[in-house]
Amino acid sequence: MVLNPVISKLAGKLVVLASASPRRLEILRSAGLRFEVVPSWFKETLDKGLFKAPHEYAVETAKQKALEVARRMPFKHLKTPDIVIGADTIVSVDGMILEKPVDKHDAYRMLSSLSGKEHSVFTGVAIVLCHEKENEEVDYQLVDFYEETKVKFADLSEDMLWEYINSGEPMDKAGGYGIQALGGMLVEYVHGDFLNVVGFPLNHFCKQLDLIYNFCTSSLKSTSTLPSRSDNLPTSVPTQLPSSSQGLPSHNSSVKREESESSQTLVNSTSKHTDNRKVKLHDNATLPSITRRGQVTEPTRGDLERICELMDGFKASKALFTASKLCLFDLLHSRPGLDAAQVAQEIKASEKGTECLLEACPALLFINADLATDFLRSDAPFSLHGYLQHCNETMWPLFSHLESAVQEGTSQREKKTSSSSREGKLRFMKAMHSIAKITGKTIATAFDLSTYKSACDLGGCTGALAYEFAEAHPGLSVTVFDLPAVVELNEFFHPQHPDNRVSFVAGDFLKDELPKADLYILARILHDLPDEKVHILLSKIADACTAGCGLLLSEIFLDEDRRGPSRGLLQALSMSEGKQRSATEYSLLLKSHGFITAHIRHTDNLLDAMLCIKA
Ligand SMILES: C[S@@+](CC[C@H](N)C(=O)[O-])C[C@H]1O[C@@H](n2cnc3c(N)ncnc32)[C@H](O)[C@@H]1O
Repeated sequence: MVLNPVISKLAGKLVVLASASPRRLEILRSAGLRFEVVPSWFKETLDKGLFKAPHEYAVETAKQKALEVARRMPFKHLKTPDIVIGADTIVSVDGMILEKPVDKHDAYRMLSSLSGKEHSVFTGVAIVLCHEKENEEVDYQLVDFYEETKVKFADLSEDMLWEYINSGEPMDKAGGYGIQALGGMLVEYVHGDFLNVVGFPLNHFCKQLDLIYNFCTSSLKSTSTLPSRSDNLPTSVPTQLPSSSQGLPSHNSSVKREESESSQTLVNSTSKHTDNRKVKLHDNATLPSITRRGQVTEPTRGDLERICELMDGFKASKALFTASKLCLFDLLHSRPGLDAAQVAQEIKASEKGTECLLEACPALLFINADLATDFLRSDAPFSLHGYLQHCNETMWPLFSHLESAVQEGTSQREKKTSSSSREGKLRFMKAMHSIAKITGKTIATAFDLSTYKSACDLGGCTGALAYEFAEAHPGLSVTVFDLPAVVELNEFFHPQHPDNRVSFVAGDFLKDELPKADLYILARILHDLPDEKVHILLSKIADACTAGCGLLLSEIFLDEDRRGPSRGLLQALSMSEGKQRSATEYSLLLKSHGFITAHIRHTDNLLDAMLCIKA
């Protein structure tokens, strides 16, 4: 196997990873693979009892994840990937099923069952190759395989077990350990591919790519009718490519799911991180390369489609904003079946313009789909209407100055129309509210917060996040602290049955005394502030905290190599004073104010989160 030629075969192809696991991302990116991340919506509910061996279960889950994305993308993303990669990691021990620990005692039960014993880690991998046919049908070919690694835990003393449990690391991980972090200290030996235990068997994957692209593409299993979700039982697994996986032993032990896919733990970052960061930030070699290294070749249809999609992206955005502003989604939802002329009459627009909008706006292709119903209607529980209006009224003019902002390095915000009016404030609040409603529950439930009794959401805006925290944590009272002009408008956003554990206090978090709390929340605040204000705010929080107090940060965490996610990178273009950071950068920043990072959670729900503890 020669690695680079295999990876380079994928250059110019739309490769998609159907997983949000940051570790898988890291492993594949380090190998030089360029890909998009589209987390699978496949619900991992396969009946484990139906599988003869644990690896079959992992492979089937990986396959369903990859197929779900391959099936969804042409419709929801309006593009057909060339390759979709799915993966699923499971652990099998002594026929026991270990789930995610529900509390410290459960973690103790699991870890003590692993103590002094060998267990197997299996990763099932599925590679779906998609070929668009002339009649626009898609032909799918599937390759799957698995890798097994044996891991032996040392005999764990009670002290060691409890110290590890008290570090908090086991709590969000099935089986209760992460080999790439503190959990590595529990491991006596690893037989096999270490990266497989981390989450992705890179070596085996490259061998399979080599097989696919250099030897036996024609012998791949091919089907233009994708298996449906109900086809996911082992009996329906299609014949696989002859692969090296067939020589691997299978075990009849029970399985447990590795549920910590989207979480990682960073413990007490050391100066090593600081050094890495300096190198990273100043070393041009780490910047993404956009220069072609090989020979110029004919562009493929896929290449041109992707470039056109980018060129036309602004038209699609504006069409979506316009449709949203004209409340088209509300109308089409409440009165389905109207023709263009009737729609035009209802929205008081020209017939020709309405017809064009209905035909052209790619988003409108979804008018009958759940997507429009769930997110685009103005009265939907998770409506993005407020955010779309903010994009239209504020972000759109702001981005029209991008060229001069890049040339001059000046703030674009100075050039946008003022949003200091009441109307502008309400619009901004609606935008914040809509995102907070969508992401709030994920953030509120990202960590075990049962030890905290009072929280203060600094810059908590409409209180949308605070209500999610109150709902998720029955013992928690939450104070929303925001500027007076914002607090006085919060009545527009009260839920139907407001929880009286949520209260609002007006003030300036850079100047005024902060409300007392044992947990402070900073959601979407730091990225927008210049460094000096970040330090003022963090110093004030640190002063208000006693040892053990928590600081929960929620932001988009950039990938450590700053190559994604694109939402974070694009948002940075509109930020005049602040900056986007990776999880490690946030962690180091908070550490400089005495906060030790206990948990980091990368979510696939718009914002990520980090829980830090005051030392
Ligand atoms: C980007 S919004 C984030 C809102 C909310 N945390 C969320 O994630 O939905 C920033 C919030 O910080 C508030 N804010 C900005 N500067 C502030 C200050 N000096 N004191 C208090 N709040 C402030 C703004 O009014 C706004 O509500």
